[in-house]
Amino acid sequence: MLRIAVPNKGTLSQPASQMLRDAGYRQRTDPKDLVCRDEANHVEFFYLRPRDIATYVGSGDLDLGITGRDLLVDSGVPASELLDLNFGGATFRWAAPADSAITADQIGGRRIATAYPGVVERYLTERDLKADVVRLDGAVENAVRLGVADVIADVVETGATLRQAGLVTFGEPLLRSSAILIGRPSEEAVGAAQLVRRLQGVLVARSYVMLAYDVRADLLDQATALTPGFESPTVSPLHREGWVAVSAMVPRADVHRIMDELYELGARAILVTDIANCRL
Ligand SMILES: Nc1ncnc2c1ncn2[C@@H]1O[C@H](COP(=O)(O)OP(=O)(O)OP(=O)(O)O)[C@@H](O)[C@H]1O
Ligand SMILES: O=P(O)(O)OC[C@H]1O[C@H](OP(=O)(O)OP(=O)(O)O)[C@H](O)[C@@H]1O
Ligand SMILES: [Mg+2]
Repeated sequence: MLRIAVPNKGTLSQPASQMLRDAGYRQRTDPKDLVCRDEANHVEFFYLRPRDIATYVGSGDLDLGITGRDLLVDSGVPASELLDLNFGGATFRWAAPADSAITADQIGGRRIATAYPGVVERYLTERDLKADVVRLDGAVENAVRLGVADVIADVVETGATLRQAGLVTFGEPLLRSSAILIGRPSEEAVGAAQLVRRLQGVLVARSYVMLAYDVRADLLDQATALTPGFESPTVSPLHREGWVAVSAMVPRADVHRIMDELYELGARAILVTDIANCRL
């Protein structure tokens, strides 16, 4: 049985389980359950704190896990990123009081509060800087106000928490994070390839739609330039002389612009359909 770690609580928990459900796996129905066996797929899911997931995968006690890239980097364990799952996006950034005027090249020698000391130490080591890293568990935004640090380094999603604490970001993000699937480097667990393929299918189904339309055959080249598809668009003859039907996958984010442009060109009966799942 493949043993997979899934976040039990926090920002990543619900979307991680939803993605696994969309990929055809059984997930717990009671949020208090800590294990869920999916006999049909020969997989067992363990619900753990996202911060601990890298530890279990790094030690080889679990085969695969879903966690945040920032948490993997912070842990420093020998596990590697197998797939970006495209949710739980956030940046990891420096922040200081709005009136402090500190810049990223003045970080050396400061007191830095963070719940991610591994990420901060990596940044400092890469630049040969020394600083006093104050490790906190959370609510790091309070650290400057309470006098234990000069700056903080923390997860920023909307920026609302920083604003409320009177802090502003400075410098480039230390890293850009999102939820990722992790595994042991150079050691493919049995069944891991199928899980990766299934998750890739979900990712594609979420970011593409099927677009179908009718167009005059003499406009086909211009129309298919707008909808080149993944491999190549499907073109079928229509009963009506001189017209063809086209279907192609298009990026969900572009579909309204592409429909407008197709309509302008003379295409009609333009239909959009969601893709439930796929293997490409
Ligand atoms: N708005 C957000 N707040 C916190 N973490 C976020 C956010 N958006 C994405 N993440 C990611 O979620 C992971 C943190 O997970 P964690 O379970 O600690 O979440 P949490 O919401 O901070 O939970 P808790 O506060 O209960 O510990 C990190 O990988 C982080 O980058
Ligand atoms: O940019 P935002 O959208 O405001 O989100 C980022 C904030 O959310 C998280 O805190 P959380 O609520 O998890 O509390 P914690 O600090 O106790 O973990 C994170 O640590 C930041 O403080
Ligand atoms: Mg948190």
